[in-house]
Amino acid sequence: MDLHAIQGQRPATILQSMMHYKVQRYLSLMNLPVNMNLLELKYYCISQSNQERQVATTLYSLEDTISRRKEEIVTEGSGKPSWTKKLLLDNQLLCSKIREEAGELIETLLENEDKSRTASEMADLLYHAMVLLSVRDVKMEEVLEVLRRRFSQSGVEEKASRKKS
Ligand SMILES: N=c1c2ncn([C@@H]3O[C@H](COP(=O)(O)OP(=O)(O)OP(=O)(O)O)[C@@H](O)[C@H]3O)c2ncn1[C@@H]1O[C@H](COP(=O)(O)O)[C@@H](O)[C@H]1O
Repeated sequence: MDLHAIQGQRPATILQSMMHYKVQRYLSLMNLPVNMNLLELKYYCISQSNQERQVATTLYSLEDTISRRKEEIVTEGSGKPSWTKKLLLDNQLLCSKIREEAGELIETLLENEDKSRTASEMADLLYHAMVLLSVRDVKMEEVLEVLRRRFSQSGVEEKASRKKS
């Protein structure tokens, strides 16, 4: 902010300049267009938080379904057929499916397959990996927490710091 420019200005004008400066800084930090007006910014924030809520709801509902299947194994035995139960009961099968799904995801890149195939293979891998989390009693929130902690550090910096210690 140019301090010379505000010298001799009325407090209200200075406050307005400061607000404008803060909004511009926020927009540039968020990589948003600097000419975005406040109404557009408001709708952007609302749609972002809806999207975040949808991501969390999807992951947590799937986690919930998997843990219900785990409980069903105890309460109902084999009960009604379920792929999740099969995986929960057989570590070999689970590990081989995770490897297979990771391989299929990689193939979509190497073979330059349709984007929808990449999304579908990633969904398969994510689901199977989440069953492994359940077997290990690791909550999705613990994984997300690890990712959030890494936000402040680049992967290259993190690797370099590991080599020093
Ligand atoms: N998200 C999934 C999910 N993704 C994949 N799969 C199953 O994983 C299995 C293996 O997937 P593949 O694509 O490898 O199937 P495949 O038959 O080996 O096919 P190929 O690739 O070999 O041709 C299939 O039976 C899929 O249906 C899933 N099974 C279950 N879920 C979720 O878990 C919930 C509970 O499912 P059940 O435990 O089966 O009731 C479901 O409602 C879903 O929300």
